[in-house]
Amino acid sequence: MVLKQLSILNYKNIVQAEVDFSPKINCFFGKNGMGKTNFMDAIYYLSFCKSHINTPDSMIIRNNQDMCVLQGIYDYDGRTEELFCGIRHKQRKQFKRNKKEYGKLSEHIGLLPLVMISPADTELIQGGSEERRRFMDLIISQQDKNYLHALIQYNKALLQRNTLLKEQSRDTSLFEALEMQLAMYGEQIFQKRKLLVEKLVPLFNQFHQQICCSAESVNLHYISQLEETPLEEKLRNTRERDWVIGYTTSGIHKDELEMKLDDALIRRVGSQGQQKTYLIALKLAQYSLLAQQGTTAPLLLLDDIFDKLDAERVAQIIRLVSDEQFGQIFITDTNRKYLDKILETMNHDFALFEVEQGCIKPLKEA
Ligand SMILES: Nc1ncnc2c1ncn2[C@@H]1O[C@H](COP(=O)(O)OP(=O)(O)OP(=O)(O)O)[C@@H](O)[C@H]1O
Repeated sequence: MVLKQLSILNYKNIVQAEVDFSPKINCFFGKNGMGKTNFMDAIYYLSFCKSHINTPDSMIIRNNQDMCVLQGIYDYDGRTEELFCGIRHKQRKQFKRNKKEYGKLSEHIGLLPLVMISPADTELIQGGSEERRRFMDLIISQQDKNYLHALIQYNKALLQRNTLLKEQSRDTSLFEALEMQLAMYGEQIFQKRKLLVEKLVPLFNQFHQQICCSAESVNLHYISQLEETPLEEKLRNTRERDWVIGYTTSGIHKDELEMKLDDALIRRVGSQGQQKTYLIALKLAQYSLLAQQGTTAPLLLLDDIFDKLDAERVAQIIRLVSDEQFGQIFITDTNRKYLDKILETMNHDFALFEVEQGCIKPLKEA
């Protein structure tokens, strides 16, 4: 899949833009705070109906403006897809595919597969376990509508059980009914997360090795209480303890995706460059999996990823992503010279843009 053209009106600091892209490599350079990330975020928005960093819609509209519009024209392996998104303050956002408005935004998720690697991803390593569960959920739900449904139902039942616990309820039949629900949906989620990590691990190891040439040994491990005991039994056994504590202590909401460098957690022992390498390998594995399971090559957005990496690792990453298996790529950096160097080394079709005060200026068009 290729994003051929993107039109923007009032997206964060971008006043207006109409940009045609190269089907392979698109580079954007500009000083800090000029709008490079905002531009990438606009592309992300059209795939996920939300901002990459979860900015509320009210803050996406450019300051002092009433509305923001995004329009993307995609070549979906020969078929044209036109996406329109209109956001107004205090109104339901409009999201249209080929001029037809979606009933539910969830119908759109997965249509335009995309992987973005950005500085915000450090949260995946540094943040709490909910960040890593969200990472797994995002990948699976792009491919599997039933997963999102199971997740919503699980969270509903969890909220209800936690309310009962807070109210110090002793209504056994209610607890049993909710635990049955939690077990049913929890088991589905557990199996799908487990399968995802099984598929991700070999890809992750391969990319990691390619980037750092075997200089480091890394691990990715899915940890769940459901591995040991079926959830319904576990919930029954911990009901008394949960009643004292006031919330549900067992379930897939306690799952962890453990990330290790040698035998220690990478967030504790990894240098910034090692953590970045880990994240990039993980995200490229996500890309590869999405590409294998889907019907089209996802878009790859690399926002300011080269900072803190040594020249060898940067060269390896560039070599990797210019490979055929990666489709259309968008790269940002603060340094033009740096991007020129990248472009010199490849014999692909590319476009180069300068981003200045929210304006996107083409310097070399595809
Ligand atoms: N709703 C908004 N209206 C106007 N400007 C906004 C809005 N939201 C964010 N901005 C501005 O966008 C700018 C940040 O742009 P962005 O994050 O895209 O920069 P960047 O070019 O990626 O910079 P860096 O190289 O530092 O990462 C900030 O100056 C911020 O004030």
